[in-house]
Amino acid sequence: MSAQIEDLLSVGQLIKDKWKVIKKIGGGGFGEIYEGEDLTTKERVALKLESAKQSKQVLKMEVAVLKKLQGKEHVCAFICCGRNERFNYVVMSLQGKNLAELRRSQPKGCLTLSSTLRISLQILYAIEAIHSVGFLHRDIKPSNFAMGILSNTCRKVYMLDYGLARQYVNQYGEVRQPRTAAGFRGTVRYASVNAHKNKEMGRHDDLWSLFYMIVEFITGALPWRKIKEKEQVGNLKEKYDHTLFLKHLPVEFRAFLNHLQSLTYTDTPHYAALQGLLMQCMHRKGISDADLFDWEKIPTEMSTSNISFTTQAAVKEGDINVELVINILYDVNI
Ligand SMILES: Nc1ncnc2c1ncn2[C@@H]1O[C@H](COP(=O)(O)OP(=O)(O)OP(=O)(O)O)[C@@H](O)[C@H]1O
Repeated sequence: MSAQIEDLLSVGQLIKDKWKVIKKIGGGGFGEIYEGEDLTTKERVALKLESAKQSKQVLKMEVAVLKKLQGKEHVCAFICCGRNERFNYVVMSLQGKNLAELRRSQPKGCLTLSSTLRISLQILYAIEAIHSVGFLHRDIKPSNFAMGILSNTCRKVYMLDYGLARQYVNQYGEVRQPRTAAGFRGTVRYASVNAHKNKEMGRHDDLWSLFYMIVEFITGALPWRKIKEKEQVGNLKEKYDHTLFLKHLPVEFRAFLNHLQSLTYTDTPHYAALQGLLMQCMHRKGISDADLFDWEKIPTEMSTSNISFTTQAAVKEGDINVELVINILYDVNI
């Protein structure tokens, strides 16, 4: 039996006499997330905490990358950070529901092509932005993207969680030499074949994870959704004929997949070409930015009756953060 781990904060508690804890919104792999309120401005904020005792400290990386990304679109505003004897914390702008929750809330657990293309385009810009400041995200997955919460941000996608980020360039801006073996980082369901093989991850690996996200948004599931074991998922992905996905995707994704398959560690992805493919597809299908997102539509009678049990269950089990599991099992620093 595992001991009940106490929350680092409780509702009503103050941080730095400035931010009041409103409610807990998540207990992620490496910490806790709370909604808070700035007592002076009444602005709603997100408070992300990690225990000072935790063996794997990731908040330092989170703060470093978040600061580097300030001023870019699709990035939360950095407000403050600090530490005390119990925890490290970062205060940032609060966002809304993440894309994993939004997909699951849809009938059959799928998004329409219209919503998928428009959010994927924004995610591509976000990935390009983090790469442009010299970092890889290394945990691209639906729960690491959220829609804004304000009237002027609720149609914008925000990238979250830089705890597993890694600098891929040296001080001269050159791509670092790849290590011969690197530990697995990321989340099994969305990890690239490269990541499964413990190869040094590059910019293309973040894009592979986006590709898997797109397939899941459109079809509601990935072929390895029910497999828990990391090695087994890796083997299946390696053997899997990825062109089979193209049956479910618009023709533009042939070129998208071809480009991903052509990339190696050192290559700079052609972000503009990938963005152009998504835009071309939107244009061809008559999709407009003004269209409603799936979650903005008023639900019809049908909407909840068709959700398959297996899809819902699969969603839960796929979101395993391997690093967390390994940390719990062996208490090792990866
Ligand atoms: N700024 C924010 N505003 C609103 N919600 C947030 C914010 N940051 C994170 N969250 C929510 O908390 C969840 C976990 O956050 P995050 O991924 O940063 O933490 P984590 O500990 O690394 O979790 P995981 O291991 O699941 O990736 C997110 O999926 C998101 O729903």
